[in-house]
Amino acid sequence: MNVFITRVIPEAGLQLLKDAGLQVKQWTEKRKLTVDELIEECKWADALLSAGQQLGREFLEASAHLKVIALNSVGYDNVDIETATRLKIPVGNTPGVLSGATADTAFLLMMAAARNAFYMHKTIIDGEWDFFEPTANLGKELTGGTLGVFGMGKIGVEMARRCAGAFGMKIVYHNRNRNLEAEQELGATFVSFEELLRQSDVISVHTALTPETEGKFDAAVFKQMKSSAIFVNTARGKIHNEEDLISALQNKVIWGAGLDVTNPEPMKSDNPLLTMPNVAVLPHIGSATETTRDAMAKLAAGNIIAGLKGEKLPSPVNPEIYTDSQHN
Ligand SMILES: NC(=O)C1=CN([C@@H]2O[C@H](COP(=O)(O)OP(=O)(O)OC[C@H]3O[C@@H](n4cnc5c(N)ncnc54)[C@H](O)[C@@H]3O)[C@@H](O)[C@H]2O)C=CC1
Ligand SMILES: O=C(O)C(=O)CO
Repeated sequence: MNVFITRVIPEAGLQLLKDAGLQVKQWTEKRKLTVDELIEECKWADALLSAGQQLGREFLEASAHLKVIALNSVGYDNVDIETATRLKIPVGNTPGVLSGATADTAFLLMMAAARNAFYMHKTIIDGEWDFFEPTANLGKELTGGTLGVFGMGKIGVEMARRCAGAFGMKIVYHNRNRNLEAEQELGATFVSFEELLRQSDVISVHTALTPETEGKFDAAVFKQMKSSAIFVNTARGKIHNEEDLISALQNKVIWGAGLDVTNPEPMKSDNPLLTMPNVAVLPHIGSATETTRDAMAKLAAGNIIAGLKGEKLPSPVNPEIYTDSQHN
């Protein structure tokens, strides 16, 4: 059977597919496929392993023969899951294995924003490091401050662990449901969204992108945050309104920001956020460590292999397609 892969993936995942006797074709061009190209490539395939490709209704309906789609990500906001489910195509993702690495990135961005780190780095490159200035380049200390986690799921918990452990930060969170384990382990307190904005010195976003969270952090929300607060987003760029964020930073409505995700991606190189001292931006590298990317590729390969055997995926996004008892 044949597997089409939309990007080059780590050898660890590729080997699993080959060991299972599957024919594999990887897209090696440094650009995404168009919908038509993807439809064409998938005519040959029984399974698709997709990294960062938009999988909309047109593609899915033209590729209804696929026995499984495995995403090389935990986020599945770029896939029309409703259509995949209607067509009975199982979709798998990669939860858990990337939580630590992504939380590391959130922590890094929080620190970099708090200490103007990326901007300071650039001043050295620009030859502006001249003398020790006691009143210049001052950042914020986070020890003893309050971290507000929006979305206390797997990555949110890892971020809270780092902040509670490293800086003794108090943890407040807002989530769909209470996370009793996080409350017990970290002394985290569940608060309303408004209270999260009011209390937090740092707000770190860790929800999925959904119709509910899209555009959630806008001008009105930034206004409710502390003027000394740092906004961190490693989830999805569409969860904040970028124009409103720029304006909130320029007008000192909030103090700083750390972003691994932007809207659009890639961010244009003349974006004003890139020249603000208290802002740190990374090009969506949240899960980008060798260990984590290997684990993601292995999990994605596991989803493909199970799907091609007609078995329930190790990590299914739409388990509701399995209605018969054989998969229970
Ligand atoms: N920057 C990067 O490279 C990466 C980004 N991500 C993003 O991080 C997101 C979170 O990943 P996980 O922690 O694994 O997911 P998760 O499902 O474990 O956690 C998400 C949490 O958000 C909560 N939530 C969802 N909608 C909400 C709402 N409207 N209000 C309040 N809480 C809400 C859920 O109840 C859940 O507890 C992914 O969906 C993905 O978009 C994930 C990995 C890497
Ligand atoms: O897994 C995801 O959702 C990412 O954004 C990349 O790891």
